[in-house]
Amino acid sequence: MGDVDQVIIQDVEHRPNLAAPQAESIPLIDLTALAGYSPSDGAAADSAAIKGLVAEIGKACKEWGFFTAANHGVPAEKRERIEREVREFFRQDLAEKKKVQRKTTLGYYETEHTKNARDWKEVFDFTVQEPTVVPASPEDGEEGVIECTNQWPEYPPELREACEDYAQEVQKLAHKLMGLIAQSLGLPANRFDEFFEDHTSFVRINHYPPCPTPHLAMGIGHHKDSGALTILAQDDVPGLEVKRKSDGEWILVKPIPDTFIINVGDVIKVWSNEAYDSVEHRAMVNSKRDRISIPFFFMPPHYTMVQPLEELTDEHNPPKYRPYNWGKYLVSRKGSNLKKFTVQNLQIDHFRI
Ligand SMILES: O=C(O)CCC(=O)C(=O)O
Ligand SMILES: [Fe+2]
Repeated sequence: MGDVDQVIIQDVEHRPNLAAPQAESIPLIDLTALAGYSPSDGAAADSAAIKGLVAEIGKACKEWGFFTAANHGVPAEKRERIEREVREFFRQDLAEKKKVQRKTTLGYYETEHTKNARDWKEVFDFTVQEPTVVPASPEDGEEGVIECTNQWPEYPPELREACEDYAQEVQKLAHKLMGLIAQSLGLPANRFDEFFEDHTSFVRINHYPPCPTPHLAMGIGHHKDSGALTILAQDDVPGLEVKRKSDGEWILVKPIPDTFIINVGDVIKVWSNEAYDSVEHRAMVNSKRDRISIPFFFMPPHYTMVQPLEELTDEHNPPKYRPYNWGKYLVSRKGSNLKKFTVQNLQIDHFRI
């Protein structure tokens, strides 16, 4: 990445506080009880251990929109393997990496913008369900769809298998977490299953190289995740910060080995009619060590109309959002991340009633 380009410099109010204190962090939740759990198995969902978890997760989603998950059931060796393989991939020359450069949505990319400042990072995206069908155009009324397929590099040769294996494991965890979240909202555990028979989920590998001016730049600028749920693996280098809901302070999420950071995205915010919030977060960089983070974005199929669930709204709590088409929204957001725009990209606030 090299030179410090003007486009990476964040506005003063968005620059990191590299000396932020680390007094409190997001809740840590032990998922051991999830081992035999399935949202479609009513008996398992009713056990005392699951009910305890449901209460913890509901509280974390309400108060933080984020939590750290330990004993989550994803085998450590699968996670170590994907981390090892992607490091090998990013170590290569730019020309090699560009052989799998993102054309429509998937592959390698090094100039992503979040909120119009360029992020100090390079990424590799792959989709989980192949092919993933999305609208060809973000415009309403244009009906065509396209099929997105992955672009795998030749080197390292095991990258593809490592990525695919990892995604399958994390996807199982995502289904279980959606079951717990449904229960925590007073819904049947399998309430969200119908939304994920098909899906547009993808995995992003973020690589943040050392940055000579970490006080001016961001690895990824402040943003909210637009999907339903994000399951993020981070390595041992700190960087992720979450905006604390109680006072708006940026809180560093300390890396804890073999845990995932889970956060609610905009889709759950809308489905729950704002019982749960999707919370702003960002990632700092540093001048010494590179950092890898791997978010799995769990997202419904493109034809889903996202709207507050009927069971969670009534005359006292009317829907706070107009329905929106998930695929159109996704395509519009992805398109605008690729370049610098003079206006902000599409946000769910656009659909707020
Ligand atoms: O690198 C991180 O810890 C956060 C990444 C992130 O928020 C994202 O890719 O959406
Ligand atoms: Fe994010």
